[in-house]
Amino acid sequence: MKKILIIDDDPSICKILGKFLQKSGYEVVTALSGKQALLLLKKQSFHLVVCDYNLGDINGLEVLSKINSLYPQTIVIFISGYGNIQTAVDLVKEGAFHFLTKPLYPDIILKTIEEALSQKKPEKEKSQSKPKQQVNQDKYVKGNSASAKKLFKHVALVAPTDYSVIIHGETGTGKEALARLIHEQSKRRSQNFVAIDCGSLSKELAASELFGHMKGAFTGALQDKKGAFEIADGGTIFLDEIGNLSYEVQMYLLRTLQEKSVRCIGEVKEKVVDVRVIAASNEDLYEKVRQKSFREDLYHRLNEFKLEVPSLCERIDDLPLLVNSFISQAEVQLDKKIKGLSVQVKELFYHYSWPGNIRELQNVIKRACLLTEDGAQIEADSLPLEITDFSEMNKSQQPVELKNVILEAQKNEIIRVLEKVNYNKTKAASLLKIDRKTLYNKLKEINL
Ligand SMILES: Nc1ncnc2c1ncn2[C@@H]1O[C@H](COP(=O)(O)OP(=O)(O)OP(=O)(O)O)[C@@H](O)[C@H]1O
Repeated sequence: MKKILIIDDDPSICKILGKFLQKSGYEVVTALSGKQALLLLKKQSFHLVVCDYNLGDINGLEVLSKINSLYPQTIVIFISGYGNIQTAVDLVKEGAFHFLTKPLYPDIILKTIEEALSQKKPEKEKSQSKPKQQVNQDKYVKGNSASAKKLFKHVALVAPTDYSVIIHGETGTGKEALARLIHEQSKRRSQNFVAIDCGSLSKELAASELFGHMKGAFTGALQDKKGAFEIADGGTIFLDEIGNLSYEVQMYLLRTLQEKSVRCIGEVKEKVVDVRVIAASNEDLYEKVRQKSFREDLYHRLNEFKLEVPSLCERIDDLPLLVNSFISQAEVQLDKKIKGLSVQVKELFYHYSWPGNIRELQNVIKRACLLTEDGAQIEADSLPLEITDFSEMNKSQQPVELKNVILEAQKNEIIRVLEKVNYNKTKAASLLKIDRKTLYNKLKEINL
């Protein structure tokens, strides 16, 4: 019989849910506090734990990390009266199976438990741990093009230092992937790499995400939250689309970088942090400084070194390496063999403009591999229309040699006049204001 531990500081939930699960065929133990649960967990193991996130004494994340270290195979489902998406995301990242909001519906909780017990425990997301970084580096393509070589020469120089770096490049050129590579090549590699997408954070959320908050600091701050700077302590923080931060948050950020300490929202004390910052933008940050939407002092603080990531078209010589790498990845994911690109597809790839850069190439290959039969070659009919249409459009707009344009115009006019004068060459030459000999030469030149 599978053993379930229910942890909730509400006795009625423990009682009702416990009875229901017992009737459904499970052995149930209940705990009314986090501390009581930890004592129970020290003595016995459970197949599954249903845990209220807001326990009176310790918070759900602490319980989860304890379970993860004591019994990595135990599945944890969280329940909470507050449907906070960020909390749910954080818990799932830490390895929780699911996050259910109260009120609890018996059929839903039973279905979730059955589903959870029928599969293996989801692995804790390793985005900040070493194994994923190594996998990432395995798949990373440096390239041999002149622009890639120049970029990686600079990366090799700056990575081992503690310099702040600004990475500038079009969307999808691999700015975040490059920031991870810099972290992996630095002495901070065994510590956390924390990536924050400043472009998707609201003004209110940004400060709390970056610097953390204390319980009750503002409406909705239901528990203490560590900020990205604290999580990245000793490691690297990657601030993507930094140009989107509000002026006020830019000011906090500058202070954090200058003082090398962080103050949570609602906290009086500062905490010393040692974090390297890598910021990225696909806009020209200095232009934003000129337009007064980005603080000049912060810009100079971040700009200890700047890397320009080339667009895919600027490093088109790396296309075969990137394509091979993405095909290999798709082969593993789809469990099939792909025999590379047909000649036509290669042509199309070299002529396309790749506005979405490496990300677009990666997606195009993924899609094409899915559409291609096992053992076959990728053909043009498995490419998206924007690539095949782009080539058609370009063909019709191919520049024509100027002398041919002139010849074509002369040919048309000579034919028109000859038809008008019933192919009398003397009359035609006179109307065209050329002598007969010139007309004969022209007729020869235009194959008439
Ligand atoms: N050199 C590379 N080798 C292999 N894959 C790469 C490389 N560069 C980027 N990628 C892949 O391309 C995709 C886009 O990369 P990434 O997210 O780093 O781009 P970005 O410039 O940060 O994008 P955005 O501007 O939209 O934030 C990712 O899936 C990444 O793994």
